[in-house]
Amino acid sequence: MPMVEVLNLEKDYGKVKALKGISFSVNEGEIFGLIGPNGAGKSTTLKILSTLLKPTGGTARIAGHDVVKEAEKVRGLISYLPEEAGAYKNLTGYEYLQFMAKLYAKDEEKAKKMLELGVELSGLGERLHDKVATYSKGMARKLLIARALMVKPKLAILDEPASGLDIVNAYSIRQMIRRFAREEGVTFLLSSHNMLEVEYLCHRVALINKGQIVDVGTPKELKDKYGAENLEEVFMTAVGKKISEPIGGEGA
Ligand SMILES: Nc1ncnc2c1ncn2[C@@H]1O[C@H](COP(=O)(O)OP(=O)(O)OP(=O)(O)O)[C@@H](O)[C@H]1O
Repeated sequence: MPMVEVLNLEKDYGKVKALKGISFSVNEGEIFGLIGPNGAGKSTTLKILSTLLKPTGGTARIAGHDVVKEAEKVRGLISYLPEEAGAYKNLTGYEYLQFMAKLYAKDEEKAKKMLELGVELSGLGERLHDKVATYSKGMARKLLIARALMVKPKLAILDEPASGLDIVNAYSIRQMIRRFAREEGVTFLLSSHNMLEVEYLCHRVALINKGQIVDVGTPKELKDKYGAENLEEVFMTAVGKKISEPIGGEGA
């Protein structure tokens, strides 16, 4: 059974058709990237899979559970990092992780272990004892990624995980994602518009444009298929061939 199964998923925001019937699946243990330009429908897809938004058509399942009909069950399996995530700014980073560990863990011992892992993953050292309000964008991002991973979800849904991070921090986040996929068996579904980064990180990718999946495959398969040197070239060729309108979301 796939970890994620999306079938003919549609989402209309009033007149805007953000998703026009997309289908893809993600296998257990896979790092899967949803890539596409601004407004393509990436965040909408991830929000539906995280049970925060209801689709207007089609279905989506996580480990066999319907994201609408079995939303509670799905929430117990996933961790979701939104694109624009605010932490509790008046807490210190440490207090924030502690609060979340207590919320998620079943007992004190597990909460302690979770917190230790969160502290390590954040890489924030002494700054963890400063208020979140004083953090840079990148530091806040690292704190939130640590929070998402310390609970060791079955599926981590990360919207633009490296957004706002410098190359050193983006690199360490990618290493962390790989390590969690390999050692903890966590499945990752992430979005990015940084195609080169995704190429380096993901086992398979889906190219999304204007609410439609243009192609799916391993970076190598796609590069071979389009005779391209990198995913950026793949994307431009795939989109140019299949869609004659300008690249981007509805109205872009
Ligand atoms: N709450 C909303 N109300 C109306 N339209 C929306 C809403 N949220 C998203 N949209 C529209 O849906 C389309 C897809 O948006 P979405 O945020 O899913 O794209 P994205 O691929 O995540 O883009 P980005 O890379 O810029 O974050 C866009 O045309 C956007 O304007």
